[in-house]
Amino acid sequence: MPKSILAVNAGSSSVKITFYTSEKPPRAIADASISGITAPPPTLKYQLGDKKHKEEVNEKLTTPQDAFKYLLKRCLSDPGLSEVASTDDLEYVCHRVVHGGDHREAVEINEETLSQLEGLEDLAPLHNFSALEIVRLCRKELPNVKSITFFDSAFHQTIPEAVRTYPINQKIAKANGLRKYGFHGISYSFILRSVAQFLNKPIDKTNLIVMHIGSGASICAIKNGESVDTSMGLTPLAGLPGATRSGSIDPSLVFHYTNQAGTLSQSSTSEMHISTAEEILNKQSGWKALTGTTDFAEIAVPNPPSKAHKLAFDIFVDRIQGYIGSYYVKLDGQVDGVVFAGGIGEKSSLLRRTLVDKCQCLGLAIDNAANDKGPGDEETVKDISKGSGKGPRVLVCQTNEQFEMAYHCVAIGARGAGKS
Ligand SMILES: Nc1ncnc2c1ncn2[C@@H]1O[C@H](COP(=O)(O)OP(=O)(O)O)[C@@H](O)[C@H]1O
Ligand SMILES: CC(=O)OP(=O)(O)O
Ligand SMILES: [Mg+2]
Repeated sequence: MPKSILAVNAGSSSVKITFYTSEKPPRAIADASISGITAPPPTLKYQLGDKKHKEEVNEKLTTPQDAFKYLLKRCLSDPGLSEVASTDDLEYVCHRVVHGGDHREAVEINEETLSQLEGLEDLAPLHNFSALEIVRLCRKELPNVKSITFFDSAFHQTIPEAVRTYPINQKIAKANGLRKYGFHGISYSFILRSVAQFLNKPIDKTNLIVMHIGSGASICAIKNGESVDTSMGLTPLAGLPGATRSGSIDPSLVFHYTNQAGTLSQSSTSEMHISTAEEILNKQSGWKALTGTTDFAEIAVPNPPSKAHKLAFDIFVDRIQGYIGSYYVKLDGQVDGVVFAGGIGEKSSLLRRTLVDKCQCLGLAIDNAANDKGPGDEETVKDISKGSGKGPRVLVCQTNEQFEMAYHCVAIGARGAGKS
């Protein structure tokens, strides 16, 4: 029997793993996730075939590494998962790594590539450290399984120089790799292919404004199938606010917030250095700071429980509206679709309706019944637009970063691993 592929997606609040066959396209065999790592108790979701299961986890899982170990043990001990009875049945583990520096393609992990990626850890300590911890764990515990890393930043390598360059001393910028990288690119790549197929357009003629909005949120302008701008920057902090992130603020603000901005924060370890400024803006801001919850489902409700919840919702709408306007102009008004994706984009009909109402001047219009219903389980892309069909289509896409990695992994496997 051909061996299977395991895809691992360590996000800011969750770890999702999916086992796939190595067919073209790959077929999901089992899917498991732990969410609520930042807001315990953690919740396990497990799906094998049609059987779905959800439970609270009693063990303490405070890091993505703990969550990954728990998930792997849990899946491999399930007698129902006959295709993957042990790690010997796996050929590849695909890892989502948020920051890939200048990498344009996926990379097979060996001593040399791992140490090169470790050199990037300081650029995105909050994201890359956990992902690389899982890579290191897999190398130790699954030595015969090849690890391939896929980068969120790779999709955005097409962003033009004037968009990716910060107006600072260019010698220092080049020496320290200080530029806009952009993230959520594995997701944007899945969404672009799925939406182009849905619209029956060649990818290289497809123009979209795509929102990937979950615990971390970003938006991307895609012109002729390539990213031309995105809201995140050097790190995933820039742009839209998120569950615990401020998004873009005046950079001077943090020095007025605390006089400890440059010191190492308490969550730093000997291997991972996080400044107090990064800690405040990445982990102690966003919805959590405004309302006390990191769950946008408690904020995006018709009658918000407090003024602070309403304010958090209005801030998010305002920032997204600003980007939609800006990207519409950057795309010369030639926009095939405005796409909602990510946990919030896929599930919050209220956010979608509010935003589309605010963007009416661009010709966006929504069908309320289709919007309220949202996409069905098996529906990757759903059209929720209404009207003459003159303005851009309004679409919801159920993104799937694990599938995207497995899809490319099958192609890499076919042409020989390591030649990516
Ligand atoms: N019905 C809902 N309405 C609004 N937001 C929701 C709803 N369900 C889930 N969410 C939001 O989606 C987030 C998870 O999105 P996801 O993209 O999976 O996150 P991650 O950044 O961890 O990958 C949750 O934290 C929650 O805020
Ligand atoms: C890049 C990023 O913010 O990822 P996530 O939304 O999964 O935390
Ligand atoms: Mg995510």
